[in-house]
Amino acid sequence: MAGPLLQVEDLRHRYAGGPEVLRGLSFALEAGRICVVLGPSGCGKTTLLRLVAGLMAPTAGRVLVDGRPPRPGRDTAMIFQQPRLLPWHTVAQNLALVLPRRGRADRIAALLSRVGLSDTADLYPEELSSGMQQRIALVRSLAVPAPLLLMDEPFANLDDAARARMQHEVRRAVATEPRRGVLFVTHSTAEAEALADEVIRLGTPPAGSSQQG
Ligand SMILES: Nc1ncnc2c1ncn2[C@@H]1O[C@H](COP(=O)(O)OP(=O)(O)OP(=O)(O)O)[C@@H](O)[C@H]1O
Repeated sequence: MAGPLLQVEDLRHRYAGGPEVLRGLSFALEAGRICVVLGPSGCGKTTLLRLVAGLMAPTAGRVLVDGRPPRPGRDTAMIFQQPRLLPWHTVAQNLALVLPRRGRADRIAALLSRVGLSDTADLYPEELSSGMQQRIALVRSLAVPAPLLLMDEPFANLDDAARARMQHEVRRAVATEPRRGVLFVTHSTAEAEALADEVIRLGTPPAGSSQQG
């Protein structure tokens, strides 16, 4: 499909009883690109991801993924700072949840090999370190057949070597799929430099300003 993978048009959001968090944010993301969203705590980065995922409606403006409003759970895959694996499932079962039945065992083996965790398939999340769980959560999100990956500080708790490896996997996921893009939230300018094709800075605008982004 032609056109940008993601279009955000004059997006505004105000939580009930709170201040306006997003104040007229517009940008477009082409397929094959990684857009890093930078900004201080509380500026609305996670709010932006929720709106782009279609998990809540904006106060004003609109989001289009492949030219239409995002369908929650279908057009986007999300990964958070915490791994959010299902504790009552093994690692392999957690990955199986997002994979088609056909070829599933081979896909699981390949995904685990990619993050150096081939020997963890039959373990439960609580038997892994938090960094290992996060690597599993990353390959799970990359395996979801959604065009847009929404990543909310996913590598904040990893050591430098693991973070570099995971950043490589994100770049690979974008390079190997014909129509895929990433919106990646971080506080870290170093991470933005390592990953970003483009950067959006959110922040508190000067008093009286009505624009953002
Ligand atoms: N469900 C909610 N109800 C009311 N206010 C909310 C809700 N979620 C977030 N907020 C407020 O909206 C603002 C933006 O929150 P958001 O989580 O989007 O910021 P953030 O940039 O992701 O912050 P951080 O970097 O700390 O995760 C904050 O002031 C927060 O308190």
